[in-house]
Amino acid sequence: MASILPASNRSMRPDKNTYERYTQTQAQAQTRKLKRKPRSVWRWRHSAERCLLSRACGTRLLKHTVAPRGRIRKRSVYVKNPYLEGMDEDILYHLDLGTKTHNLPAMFGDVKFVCVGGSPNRMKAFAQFMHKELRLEGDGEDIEDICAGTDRYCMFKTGPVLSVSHGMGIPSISIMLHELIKLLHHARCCDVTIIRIGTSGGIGIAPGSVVITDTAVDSFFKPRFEQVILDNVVTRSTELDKELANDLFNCSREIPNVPTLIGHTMCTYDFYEGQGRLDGALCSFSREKKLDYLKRAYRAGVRNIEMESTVFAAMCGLCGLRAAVVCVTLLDRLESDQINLSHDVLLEYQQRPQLLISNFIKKQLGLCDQMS
Ligand SMILES: O=P(O)(O)O[C@H]1O[C@H](CO)[C@@H](O)[C@H]1O
Ligand SMILES: O=c1cc[nH]c(=O)[nH]1
Repeated sequence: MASILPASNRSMRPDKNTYERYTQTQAQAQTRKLKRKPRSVWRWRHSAERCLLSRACGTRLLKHTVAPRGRIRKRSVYVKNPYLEGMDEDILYHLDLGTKTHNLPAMFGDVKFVCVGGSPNRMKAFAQFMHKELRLEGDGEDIEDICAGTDRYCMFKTGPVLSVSHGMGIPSISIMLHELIKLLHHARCCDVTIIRIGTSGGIGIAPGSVVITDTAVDSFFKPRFEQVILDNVVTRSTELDKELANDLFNCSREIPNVPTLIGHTMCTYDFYEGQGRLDGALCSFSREKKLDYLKRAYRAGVRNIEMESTVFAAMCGLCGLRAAVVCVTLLDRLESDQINLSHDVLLEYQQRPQLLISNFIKKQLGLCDQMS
């Protein structure tokens, strides 16, 4: 995997102030560009974190692509909505944030990694874990939920890493992504990598395996996301970043005792009948039909099933975010439908994608050698 550090820097001791200067100038420039002074400014308590991170990191945070003639080309977060430009204010209602009430560039301008997952507790635990892994100031136990004003989603920030919950299913993650992507856009973030860290049902693989998605497919095993817009069905591509998936897979080789593979992930609209389960309140098919369906899915390359990956891939792809889906499997659906893992095992399984992603982020930040 390519390091984000320039080759000449990799073996050197990090420059203490480079990242600090970089982020401060970036935040100042972004703040100046804000048209109006925000009414209330979120208490930005991350300057100390930035300091510590910069000490450990000492360089630019991300892997820029080099444009012809040696210019550095940054990858912006795009919104594809001509109406947004003309809006005086944008209220991100479900996140309890807004362009007039919050200084979004100052709060989020340095975000480089966004990790999302269904459960608020998991995303809080991930933020606390990243806090420790990045060796930021304090123990991270008192980390604040930036979206505490709403109980729809939660959001935590640790250095350049944002951890956000999205609830269950396509409609829930879709609403969160609309507002998150606008947030990254208003904050003028660039070169952002977004990763869904979730749980799933495996097909033909051992429970506890981690699946890195190469392609998200729908219930017909097709790489597409169909969205009803007005009264039309609009089909969008569910391509994910192949290079990122491979980088993550290479990173996983360094983590012992966690079987990890790359495969297709099937995204459904339901946990029970929609995933061929026989144990829902309704079941309209036989055991044989269920197994036939899951085996056909396996032959089509599907290795796990969850409920958000297609819309996640479609929206992130359209908006210029490098995106990946990394889910642990809780059971083998060819064997059973019920999830009967003990609390401890469930917790340990859920930590597997987190461990992989934290290693990946540390590598991207050039922190691994200095910290391990
Ligand atoms: O583990 P998370 O991220 O919640 O995702 C999976 O778990 C939920 C079902 O239990 C669905 O949302 C599915 O996609
Ligand atoms: O079987 C499973 C397990 C977790 N999440 C799902 O969507 N399905």
